[in-house]
Amino acid sequence: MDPAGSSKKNSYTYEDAQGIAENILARVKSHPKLAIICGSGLGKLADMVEDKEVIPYGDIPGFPVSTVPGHEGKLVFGTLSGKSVVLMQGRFHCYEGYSAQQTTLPVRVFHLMGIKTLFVTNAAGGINRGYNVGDIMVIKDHINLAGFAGVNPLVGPNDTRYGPRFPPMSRAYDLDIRKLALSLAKEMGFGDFIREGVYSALIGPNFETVSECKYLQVVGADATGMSTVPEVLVAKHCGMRVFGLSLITNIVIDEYDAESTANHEEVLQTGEMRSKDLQKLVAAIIQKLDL
Ligand SMILES: O=P(O)(O)O[C@@H]1C[C@H](O)[C@@H](CO)O1
Ligand SMILES: Nc1nc2[nH]cnc2c(=O)[nH]1
Repeated sequence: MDPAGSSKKNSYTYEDAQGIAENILARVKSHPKLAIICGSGLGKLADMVEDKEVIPYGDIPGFPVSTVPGHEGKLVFGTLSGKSVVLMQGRFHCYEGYSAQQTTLPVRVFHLMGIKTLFVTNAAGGINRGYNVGDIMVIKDHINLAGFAGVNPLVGPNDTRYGPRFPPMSRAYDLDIRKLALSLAKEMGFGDFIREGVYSALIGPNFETVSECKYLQVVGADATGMSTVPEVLVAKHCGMRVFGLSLITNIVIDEYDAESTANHEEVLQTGEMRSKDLQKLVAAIIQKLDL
């Protein structure tokens, strides 16, 4: 099935994104400065939002739709820790058949809606041998493995109204928010399961082979997933402040003869298991943020 109901789209004009941003803003009372993208099974982050205004993706002309279990496909506007926010309950992935530009269209739309800070969350496999299922990893950096294979949303003509042709990507994940998150997590008693590490992204939809997991260990990844990096590239390109959390939903299989296998059900179950802690941590961080 063609996910978006039209052919795969590899580029959007500034005006396309502006039209979508205006359409969305015209339907809601709040005009937030912070957006949160919810990863697989992490849509419950929206439970803590008050005074909700909800727009299903299917009601937004030109917006992609979600096709993956655990991604509801709604924009949720409202108040969280006293601040105006918008959550994406469901993101888009290249493995669904979307181009990198389609998966990141919401980030440009957010920018044009006035969003200055982006929180990205994801479900990820633990690559670091010291990690456990249920750990929450503050993302300190990423490895864009899909980018090594040419999949990058910034490929194509550059519109300087968004940002420069060659954006820097060191310091992609805001240091102050990372420090804040780590110290709040410790204060909240999350010290045993809070981590800080490097997220790597492949395209998926298959989980990694054993040799791929060993490779990711060698190149310095602590966790691996199928999303987030394209969103962060686009957010940094247009000058947003970015913070990211990975929930370690499973530990990758790095033994050739292991009998267990990775599966999406375990990913969703771990999301459910840790959802309250994630909600509390995100709410505490937002409460302390200057937006
Ligand atoms: O959207 P995220 O990155 O949280 O989802 C991960 C990657 C796949 O979509 C899925 C695999 O279980 O979880
Ligand atoms: N690529 C990848 N994505 C995931 N998302 C959740 N778990 C995993 C995993 O083990 N590998």
